[in-house]
Amino acid sequence: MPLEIKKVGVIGAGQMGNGIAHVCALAGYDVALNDADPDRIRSGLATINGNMAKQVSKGTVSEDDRQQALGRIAAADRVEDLADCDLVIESATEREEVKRKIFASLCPVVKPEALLASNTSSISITRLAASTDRPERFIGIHFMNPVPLMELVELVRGIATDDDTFESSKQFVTRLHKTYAVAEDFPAFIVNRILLPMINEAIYTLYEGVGSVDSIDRAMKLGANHPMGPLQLADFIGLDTCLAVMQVLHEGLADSKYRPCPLLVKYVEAGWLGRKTQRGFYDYRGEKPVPTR
Ligand SMILES: CC(=O)CC(=O)SCCNC(=O)CCNC(=O)[C@H](O)C(C)(C)COP(=O)(O)OP(=O)(O)OC[C@H]1O[C@@H](n2cnc3c(N)ncnc32)[C@H](O)[C@@H]1OP(=O)(O)O
Ligand SMILES: NC(=O)C1=CN([C@@H]2O[C@H](COP(=O)(O)OP(=O)(O)OC[C@H]3O[C@@H](n4cnc5c(N)ncnc54)[C@H](OP(=O)(O)O)[C@@H]3O)[C@@H](O)[C@H]2O)C=CC1
Repeated sequence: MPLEIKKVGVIGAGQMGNGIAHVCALAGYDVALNDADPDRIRSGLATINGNMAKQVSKGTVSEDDRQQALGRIAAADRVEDLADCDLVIESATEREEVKRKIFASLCPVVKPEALLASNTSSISITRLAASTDRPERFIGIHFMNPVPLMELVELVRGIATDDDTFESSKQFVTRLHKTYAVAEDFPAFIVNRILLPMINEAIYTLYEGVGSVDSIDRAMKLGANHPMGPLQLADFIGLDTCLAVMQVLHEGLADSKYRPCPLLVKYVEAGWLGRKTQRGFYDYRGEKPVPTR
């Protein structure tokens, strides 16, 4: 029987984690938001508050629903505070060892029937599941950024994921008013298998001097009708995450066409990770974003 989900735990209160908590609370789930850094939980809660206020001012959410949703989200300073969750979605930094450590500390505290999920952009669900005590109740639930605005969620079954877990996850995504696409468990699944090589190619285009940041983004926005230029989108996703996904593709598929662009590596090494650090292919510290090349 599929599990009835009432309370959702979210680990990682960064841009994705706060978005996931946001849509879960609006859909009526109780939410516990955890992060390694308690200050991140507070800033995540403030971001959710602000993003819901935007929705109220646009008329897509009522003030009453906003207040109720905010009341459903609790800060979980310790992993132990997730003990009574029916589903825990891990959305921490895109590094396999970080995620494995999180699941190692989570498994002993959550009830045995609880479902575990990862919002990973690229890492093997089968491998993450195998590091837990319940591979059959483990699944990839991959949201898109920005979570409150994007309709798609990828569902990724690991080799051991059972039918009840898959069914519960489908019901969960549907209750969030999102649409799912089912992806097989191969590096970066569907969206990022296609999107990230395009972004990486845009960075090569910059690296080889074919165009400036401005020209590349303008070309793809106006020439291919993309809502954001690829470099603007890379900054939006986070250059650390973009590099991590390209590394998973490169290693997992052993094909040189996925080689991360050295310029992407350089930006990450500089700590210029995009919007979240105020600098990436654009500098966001002034009034308007200014290209950094
Ligand atoms: C890396 C991975 O693993 C997978 C991924 O997620 S890949 C990334 C996938 N995402 C994309 O490709 C996004 C591409 N960009 C877009 O689709 C669009 O630019 C967008 C949806 C982000 C914004 O669309 P837009 O038409 O430019 O709308 P825009 O007017 O900027 O924003 C709409 C409103 O939503 C608001 N908004 C933005 N983020 C928000 C959020 N998180 N919550 C609530 N509201 C939000 C904006 O503030 C704006 O409100 P105002 O009009 O009052 O300012
Ligand atoms: N950015 C995107 O567009 C998308 C990202 N994803 C995936 O979502 C996940 C999160 O990405 P995103 O939100 O962008 O990243 P962020 O960097 O915004 O957030 C990650 C958060 O996880 C925290 N964290 C790190 N280690 C731990 C830990 N051990 N326990 C709890 N929290 C921890 C980080 O804290 P600190 O900063 O202190 O290290 C940070 O607050 C990644 O797996 C990413 O691939 C999926 C879809 C889209």
